[in-house]
Parts: sequence; C-alpha cells; structure tokens
Amino acid sequence: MPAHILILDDDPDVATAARLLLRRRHGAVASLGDPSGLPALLAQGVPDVVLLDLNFTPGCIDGAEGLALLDLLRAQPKPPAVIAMTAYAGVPLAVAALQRGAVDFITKPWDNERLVATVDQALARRAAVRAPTAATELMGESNAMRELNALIASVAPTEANVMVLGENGVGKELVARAIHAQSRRAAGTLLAVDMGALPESTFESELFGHRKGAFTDARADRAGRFQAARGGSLFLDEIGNMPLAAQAKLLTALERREVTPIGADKPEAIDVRIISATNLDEARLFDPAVFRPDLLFRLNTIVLRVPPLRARRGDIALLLAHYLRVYEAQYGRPARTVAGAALDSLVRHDWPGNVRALRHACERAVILGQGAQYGLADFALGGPALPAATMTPAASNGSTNAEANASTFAPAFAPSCTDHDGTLDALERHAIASTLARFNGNISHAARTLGISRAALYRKLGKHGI
Ligand SMILES: Nc1ncnc2c1ncn2[C@@H]1O[C@H](COP(=O)(O)OP(=O)(O)OP(=O)(O)O)[C@@H](O)[C@H]1O
Repeated sequence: MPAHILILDDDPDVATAARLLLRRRHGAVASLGDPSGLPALLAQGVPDVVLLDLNFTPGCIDGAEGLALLDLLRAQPKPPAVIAMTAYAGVPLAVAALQRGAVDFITKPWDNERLVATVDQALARRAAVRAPTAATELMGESNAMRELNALIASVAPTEANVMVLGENGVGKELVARAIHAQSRRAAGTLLAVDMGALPESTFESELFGHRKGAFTDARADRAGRFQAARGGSLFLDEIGNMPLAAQAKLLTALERREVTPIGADKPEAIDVRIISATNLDEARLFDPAVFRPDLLFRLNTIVLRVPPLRARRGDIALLLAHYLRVYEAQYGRPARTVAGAALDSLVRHDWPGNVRALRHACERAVILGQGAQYGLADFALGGPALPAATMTPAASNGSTNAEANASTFAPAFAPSCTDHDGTLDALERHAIASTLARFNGNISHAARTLGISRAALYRKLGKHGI
C-alpha cells in the first residue's frame, strides 16, 4: 500500500523521530534516506504528503537537490502536498521552496505540535486548487491614478502612438496593456518586445522578419514582430536602452510604415499601434546622444507619466490589501490585516522599487508572517526577511540582513553543488530573488550586482516566474 506520508531525509535520526511522531496519528508513514530511490517509490504510488529535506549531499546547503526533488514531486499526475524541511538558517531557501510549489515549511529542530499541525493542514489543503496569481488590472484610487486612468481612457481609442514614462516597477507595462485593451485593436494581439534585450545582430530579423536562405541560419521564412502584431499593438519596452544604430532602423520603419524582411525584395506594409516605455529620466531621453529626437517625435505623440508610488501614497494601503489577499489565496494562508503602526510605516515608506517591490514584500509577509496580524518586520523592507534566529555569524557581527543572506547563499557556488541538472537553475532563481530583495526590487542595481544586463535580468525573471 502506498505511504500516506513520506519523510525524505538522509538523517536517520530525523526520519525516525518524524515517523514515530506522525505514525500515532496517521497510520501509513514511510521514510526514505536516499533520494535516488524516489522514482521507484513513486511508481508504486504517490503519497499524500511529503516532508522533504532540502539538502542531501554532505556540504551542500544550497537546497538545489531538494528543489529538484520538489519539481519531480510536483510533476506527478496527482502531486503530493510537499512540506519543506530546513535548518533555521535556511529560511530564505524555504521561501524559494514555497514559491516553487511546496505548501508549507518547517524548520529543524521542530516543535512536535507544530509538525503535526502542519501535516494536518497540508492533508486538508491537498485538494484545494491554487488561486490564480495576481491581477493585471491597474489599481489605484489616488488623484494621480484617477487622472492616469482618465487619460488612458481618452487616448486608448485613438491610433496615436503612446510613450509611457516612469521608474522601474511603477506599472508601465500594465498601462500599455490597459491602452491596448481599451483600444479598437483589442481583438488583436499586444506583442511586447524588450528592445534593450534585442542583440544588434538579430535586431532586423526579430523585428522585420527574414526570408529563407537570407543568411546561414535562415532555414525558413520568419515573420518579424511587426508582422506578427498586425492589427494589434506592439509594446516596445525599454526603448531607452536601444543602441543608436537600431534606433535608425526603427525610425525608418515607422516613417515609411513598412518593413522589408531580410532577403525580401519588396517591403511589407505594417499595421500596428506603437506603445513604448522607458524608465530613462526625461533629461536623458531628450539628450540626442542617447535618443534620436526624430524617433522620439514619432513615438511620443502622447506621453503618459506613471508617478512613483511615493508620489501617490494614497494607493499603498489598497495595493497592500490587494496583494496580501492574492498571496494568501495562492499560499492557502488565512486572511490577516496589517497592524495599524505597521500600516503607517508602510505608507510612509518610499518604495524605491515601486509596486513591484510592494508586491514582493506582500509575498514575503504572507509566507513568513506568524502573528495574528502582519507586522512591519514581516515585510522586510530593509532586505530579505531573516528572523533573528536565522542570523549567520556574519550578521550578528553587525552586517546587514542582506549580507547575512548573501553569506547564506555563498556556499551555493561550490562546484560540488552544481553538477546536476536543475541545480544551476535553482541557484540562479535563488540568487536573483535574494538580490532583488536586497535592492528592494530595483532592477538596475540587481542586474549590476548580478553582472548581467537589465534586459537579461527581465528575461530571467520571466523564466523563473519571479
Ligand atoms: N497600479 C497597479 N495595480 C496593481 N498592480 C500593479 C500596479 N502597478 C504595477 N503593478 C504590479 O507591479 C509589477 C510591476 O509592474 P510593471 O511590470 O507594469 O511595471 P513597469 O513600470 O513596466 O516596470 P519596469 O520598468 O521595471 O519594467 C507587476 O507585477 C504589476 O502587476
């Protein structure tokens, strides 16, 4: 008979203690010390709940092995509810596990009552369907947002090209989506292109398409983004990061309202509405050394400025309530309110990473908050949330939480932890999430610290669903 509950831990003492404790309550409890036996065990039947240690190989504390096992468990046709088990210092890792589909986590050594209650809840919740993640609706009741929404409503039905300006994470892409949704082109597609991420060598082929045989790798005809978005809108994101040579090619296409695929002998008419966005401040955008004025003139028929969150503090409570509800539903946590003093501080906070950072802070609070209400510490505004007990020695010597977090992850780069499939992926996700948290969601700083371009970071955020 398949085990009802499975304990996957290489420490026999841990496995025995958990088995004895849980057997009193739930008949069928099994344990497995060597994860290589997991596929065979799953072939016999999938357990209802798995208590999963995140580190197996001695010396590996990055959790990549556990996360890969979590993926395997989650990929089962009727996946078990997985409870991640970590040492105290592994709380950020537990957060990564939750984001990847674990239903809960427990730190070792555990409190017996808490372990039993966690397993009970996991069993109860197993059948529950996860709520969809977050709204793509542009929320806000502040005057600034009302004005912005009114402008969107009046501009959307026209064919005018719109340029959306604003800091990172303010909601520029949401504005673009709202314009498209309210436009006469709403039945067509809104195709987003990260202009900063297009390598110069493939810029034309990506945007304008190519014909079979036009260059070595052109094995078939390929439509460019302009053709693919025909009848709809093209969202040119990060337009301020385009090299000048690419700007010239884009300008020609917009002026002529036609594009010529590479290798084609005739141009093709284009039928798209252009919505563009950048976080460049206007002084830079109007600097001809950075951005061609003639291209700017084509793109910014209408300019919409999305104010930073600190300039519309009236929206903060609403956004907090919204994203807390979203993540409570997603993680199956009870609905809780924010304590009054915490709310005051959150409203006064400057949110350098804007709504994106607020959203991440809400996710952390839902995952880590233990009180009856959310307190300020749950939102970890200064960096990743590490409860005092999780501090590494470096942190207790006066370094910041962020540094403590970085030191927790440092061994993750030991080669012995990175040589199997999925491991690097998990490490990458981890590094990105912690760096973003460290910089309050600021994409530019995080990208610089990670040593990659902003565009590459965006791609990776999409890939990891962060
Ligand atoms: N007004 C809003 N209401 C609800 N969610 C919002 C709002 N503004 C932004 N968000 C959320 O914040 C996150 C960032 O939004 P978005 O990607 O649109 O910002 P952006 O300005 O395009 O960012 P970047 O310049 O960094 O690309 C998204 O998850 C989005 O859903």
